[in-house]
Amino acid sequence: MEREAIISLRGIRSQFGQTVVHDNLDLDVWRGEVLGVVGGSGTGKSVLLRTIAGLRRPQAGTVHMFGIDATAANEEERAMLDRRTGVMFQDGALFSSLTVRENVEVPMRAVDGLTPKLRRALADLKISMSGLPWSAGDKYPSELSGGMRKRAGLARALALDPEIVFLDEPTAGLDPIGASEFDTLIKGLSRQLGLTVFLVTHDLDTLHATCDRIAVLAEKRVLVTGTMADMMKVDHPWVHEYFHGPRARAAMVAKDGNE
Ligand SMILES: Nc1ncnc2c1ncn2[C@@H]1O[C@H](COP(=O)(O)OP(=O)(O)OP(=O)(O)O)[C@@H](O)[C@H]1O
Repeated sequence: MEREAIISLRGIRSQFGQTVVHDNLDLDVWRGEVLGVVGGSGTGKSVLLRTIAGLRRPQAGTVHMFGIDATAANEEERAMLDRRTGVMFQDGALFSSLTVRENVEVPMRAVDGLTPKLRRALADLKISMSGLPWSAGDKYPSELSGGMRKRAGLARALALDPEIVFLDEPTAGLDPIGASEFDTLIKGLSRQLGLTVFLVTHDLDTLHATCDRIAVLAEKRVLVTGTMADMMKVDHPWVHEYFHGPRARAAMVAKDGNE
């Protein structure tokens, strides 16, 4: 079957003052895949996520999403791209003065013709899909555990039935059981909804459990992409250490134990 590049980056340059974070970076993300982005601290994983999600403009290069040049999009096209994508930030980035349900309803307010009753019902559905109990809808973020806040952030990212979701370190700060449950949730949502998932992570267990493909950021670009098996054969020092180090071995043992 022909692969469709739902996201296509060419020649991306990201710069803050004199600091060049990305230089001539290319990447394709295939429709329906879970792509895990890894790299050393400060290699620009979050900046890349923000660039693709339209939250910052690259200094050079193009971002195509759904075949549209997002870097040249007019207001109408940008709104359409925003509707077809969802973003979940590390801490959930929820509004503290709103309940979980109200947070999930925020993106829906931009959609004409949704009555408050319908918004509420849709928000409850997303809350439930994200593995939260019904009762969580009436709670404020401060009343939730870190793991529940992440799920609430995911529910909000799913609010408009996106085709792509961006997840920034979804399992950071979760205990191993919570992290593993979140991995299962992401994989399940991707498979059931045909979602494309772009996730930034340091978590080797997440790479094993959820990702179809991995992209490694190093030397200001995407150094290599491929499956976990492909990564094991890469000779670059950082990539080798990351995928063969003691943590990698532990993650591999955990994965084999679960199969
Ligand atoms: N708004 C900003 N202003 C100035 N520099 C920034 C800004 N955002 C990011 N940077 C710089 O860009 C580089 C990449 O940051 P980014 O957060 O994308 O790294 P990362 O790979 O996600 O790191 P980590 O794994 O530690 O989260 C860093 O050197 C950071 O200081």
